[in-house]
Amino acid sequence: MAAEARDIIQPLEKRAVSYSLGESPTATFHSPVSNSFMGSAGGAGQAHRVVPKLLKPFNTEDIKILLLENVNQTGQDILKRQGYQVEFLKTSLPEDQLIEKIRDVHVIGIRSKTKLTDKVLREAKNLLVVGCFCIGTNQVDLDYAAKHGIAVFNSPFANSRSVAELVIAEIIVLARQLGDRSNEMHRGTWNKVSNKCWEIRGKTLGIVGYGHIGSQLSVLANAMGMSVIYYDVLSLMAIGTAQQVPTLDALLQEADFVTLHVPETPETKNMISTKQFEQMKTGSYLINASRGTVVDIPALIKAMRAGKVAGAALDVYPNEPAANGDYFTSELNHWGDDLRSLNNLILSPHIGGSTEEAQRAIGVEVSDALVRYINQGITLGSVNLPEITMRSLTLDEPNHARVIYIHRNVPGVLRKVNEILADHNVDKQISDSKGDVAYLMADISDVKVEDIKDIRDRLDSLNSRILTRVLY
Ligand SMILES: NC(=O)C1=CN([C@@H]2O[C@H](COP(=O)(O)OP(=O)(O)OC[C@H]3O[C@@H](n4cnc5c(N)ncnc54)[C@H](O)[C@@H]3O)[C@@H](O)[C@H]2O)C=CC1
Ligand SMILES: O=C(O)C(=O)COP(=O)(O)O
Repeated sequence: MAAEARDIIQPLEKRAVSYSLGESPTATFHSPVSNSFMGSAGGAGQAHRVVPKLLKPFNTEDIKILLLENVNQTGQDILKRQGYQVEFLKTSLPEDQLIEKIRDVHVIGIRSKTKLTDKVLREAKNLLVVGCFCIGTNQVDLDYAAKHGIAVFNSPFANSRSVAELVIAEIIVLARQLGDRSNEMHRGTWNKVSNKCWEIRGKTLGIVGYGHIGSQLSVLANAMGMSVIYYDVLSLMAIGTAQQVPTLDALLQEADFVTLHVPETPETKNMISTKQFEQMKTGSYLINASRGTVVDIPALIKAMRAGKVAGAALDVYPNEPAANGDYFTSELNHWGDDLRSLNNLILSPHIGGSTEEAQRAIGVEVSDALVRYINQGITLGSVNLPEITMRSLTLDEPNHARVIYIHRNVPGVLRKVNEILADHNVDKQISDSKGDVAYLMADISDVKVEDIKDIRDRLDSLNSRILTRVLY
């Protein structure tokens, strides 16, 4: 990937047009994250505040952003306020169209549907950064991205509560066969039954994956009188009266309701299959709002037909349609029609995180992270690069530049970089590594126009270079 193509800089003499938020004495921010990052004057929670004049490292109008999958308006607004060119699409794109579009952009914003594989990223010659406006990042080849200097950000917990609340609703709906009763009434049938309808009080909820969502759910389930057990690969602090169990089998044997909250990884693929259904109590329930690949769906259909599993709720599927209105059935998922014929099975279209609250919060959090990265090179919250943060450069600091050097994590790089920077005053320098990739950020002063190109060219000529950016 050509580093030059992504090295967006303006000559120093263009600084007059390079002011950022200081053009107006009062700028509006919605996020406390932004506020503290900008070193602003007001206290947290204030909508309007005076911010110091910041240097913008380039003409922000040059930055092209593609937002897919109906990213929330809050996120779009933050990006547009920076002056970036923002193209917004409601849906994801088929691979060929995605490849065509991604060639041109510096930033792409996606949700859980868009697959950024190595094949797609290879074409993304200008791409600086990916924003996943969701929790999961399994849809992005994070390793390929890091090794090619593309930062990836997500929103690690802004929709956790929404998912947990949906699961609580599903537990009660399954226990009372409410979906079936409602469907019958819609068809004009009155069918008043209590057979195999239960209270959830005193029942055991088994949570697989006790992270942000699993632990939030644990609190809610406890409050509703359920006992909670959980299984996780990590040893994690129990909340309330929950208890960790040592194996997945132990959880399956004891739980009345099993709910899955693990990420999509090679280890979690078909984590719940024939053997696991055999371990579950007869008449128990399964809920999957994690990723479609975690449950072996033909095995679930068998277990439900055999009466082993009394009900299930699925929010996620191995293949999900690209857009609202698309048909959900056999073409995408060959078992789609079988699923639809089962009783007490709730099917929802991947809406676990789809609430107004969650989508707004995600929009702000991810867009703020993108702005910080694009304008200042700050990687705080990145899921694939080392997390580096430094204060913002301001107009009170003329002849300063910020050097960002993403490089292979091999011995001797710092010595060579510092030889290149040696003619200038290095005000501050931070470097950190994550696996094979390292990220160095240095603020230097006494920089002249002609120095910038020289610094960049010399850094680019090092063998270790993945990507060089010089911001000023
Ligand atoms: N349906 C929806 O709309 C949404 C779905 N999700 C999905 O839910 C998943 C979980 O989300 P969070 O709780 O925020 O993630 P998290 O990262 O906070 O927690 C995941 C937990 O799973 C554990 N884990 C990982 N591999 C495991 C394994 N093989 N066996 C047992 N435990 C394992 C981890 O140690 C961690 O504690 C996300 O990765 C995403 O795929 C997230 C948000 C919305
Ligand atoms: O946050 C996640 O990981 C989710 O699964 C929600 O994805 P979505 O934003 O609805 O495509």
